[in-house]
Amino acid sequence: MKDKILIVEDEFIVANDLRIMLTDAGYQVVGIASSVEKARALILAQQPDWILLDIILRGSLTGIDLAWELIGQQLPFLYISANTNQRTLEAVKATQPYGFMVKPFRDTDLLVMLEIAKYRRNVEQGLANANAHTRPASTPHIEGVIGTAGGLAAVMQRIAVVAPAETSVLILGESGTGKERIAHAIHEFSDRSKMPFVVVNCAALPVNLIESELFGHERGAFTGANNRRIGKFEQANGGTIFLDEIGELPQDAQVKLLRVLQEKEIERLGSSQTIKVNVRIIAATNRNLEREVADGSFRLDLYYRLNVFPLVLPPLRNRKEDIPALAMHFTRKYSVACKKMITGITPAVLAQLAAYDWPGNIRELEHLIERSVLTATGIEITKVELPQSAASPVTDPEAKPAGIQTLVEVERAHILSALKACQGRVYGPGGAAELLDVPATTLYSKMKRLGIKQGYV
Ligand SMILES: Nc1ncnc2c1ncn2[C@@H]1O[C@H](COP(=O)(O)OP(=O)(O)OP(=O)(O)O)[C@@H](O)[C@H]1O
Repeated sequence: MKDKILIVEDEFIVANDLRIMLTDAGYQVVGIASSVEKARALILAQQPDWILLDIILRGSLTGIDLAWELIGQQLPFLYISANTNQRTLEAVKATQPYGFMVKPFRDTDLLVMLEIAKYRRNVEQGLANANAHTRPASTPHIEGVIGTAGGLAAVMQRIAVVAPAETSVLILGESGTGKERIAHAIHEFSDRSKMPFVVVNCAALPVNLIESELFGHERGAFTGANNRRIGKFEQANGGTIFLDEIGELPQDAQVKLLRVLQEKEIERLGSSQTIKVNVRIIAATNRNLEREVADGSFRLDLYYRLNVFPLVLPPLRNRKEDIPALAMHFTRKYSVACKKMITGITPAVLAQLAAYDWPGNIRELEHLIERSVLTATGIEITKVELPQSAASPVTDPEAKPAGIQTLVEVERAHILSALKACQGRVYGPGGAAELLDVPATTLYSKMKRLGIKQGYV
């Protein structure tokens, strides 16, 4: 089957030439987008296999911004750009593209780059499949929800499975792992997306008000009930209700919730009339519900009803692969909100973020980036203020910035390339010792120390 390619390029003539050339070479060009917004729509509609990305595009977002979203969706991309200044290249490198072609280029150069990229992608996917036989090839894109390979990607695939169904979902995870965001995503992905999404935080309500909040009350139902009140279930009719901190629900309310799940009907407090409701329930908790069932504070029958499709959100410390994409997502979000032009995060800061344990999970990361965007003076985030106990690259020798080699690694690579240039010859005219301008004995001892055998290259 032909590989589908989306061209993201704002110069129409360049894009059109590319289209003709790629079509002639046997690719299927599924669209040309001149801005990130148009690219997003085409990606959703056409599901391309590859994206060719120009950097400067129409609108405020660049190809690099889109690249970070593509990482979240596990979509492979290559840059085609005339922009080669050092800062841009640093930002490009951080997105780990499958290739970069400087404009203008020859057709054959681009086709070769694509061939190599396809080969690399196949090898990587082969490895990924060998590691996880059941993992489907691609992850659904949910606007504003970041989850990269090895990170939240598996959860995202489960979301795609459950969202269109009517099933109740139970989301489990520590505070700040994104339970509410994911519940919203399930709603957005369902047939109910045009109907209300109603959030109830069961922990934030006084116990005596929970039932009236959820199911409503008639005037005079209890002291102080001066008017009829429509409860959250009625407000959510046709849509989804998200019951956060479900473990906090008192026993009486649990019985009534069970009834909604079984009979799909409610009664307002102070009324004996039943009202039919059509509401999908998504519940969440950061507690261990099984333990609550065991000690009798949570009803077993309700637990079974809710636990039809559990989704466990891993803590951020267990999915550090997601940190760079999340951090960039929040950087973009807050630089727009603060009307600043922050386009990146330095590798040293990314390393610091990776070394930290994130007890407050994504919410903590979001707040940190928000503060850092506010205080940043240049176009990059160059420092972050993590809590004192956090490991920093300065104090933690393990945490070296991504992409920075140690001196030993550099020395080893340098010697190897010199040996290669001299076809493995060390000693004498045209040998690596002469090339490196060191005595041959010195080079031999360095090779021994670095584990480089003669004839290695
Ligand atoms: N995968 C994600 N991608 C991008 N942003 C996310 C993601 N998950 C969560 N967020 C953001 O992180 C913040 C915290 O998420 P959320 O409120 O959903 O967490 P929670 O688990 O419901 O927390 P709590 O248990 O304290 O209620 C929100 O601003 C949310 O938009």
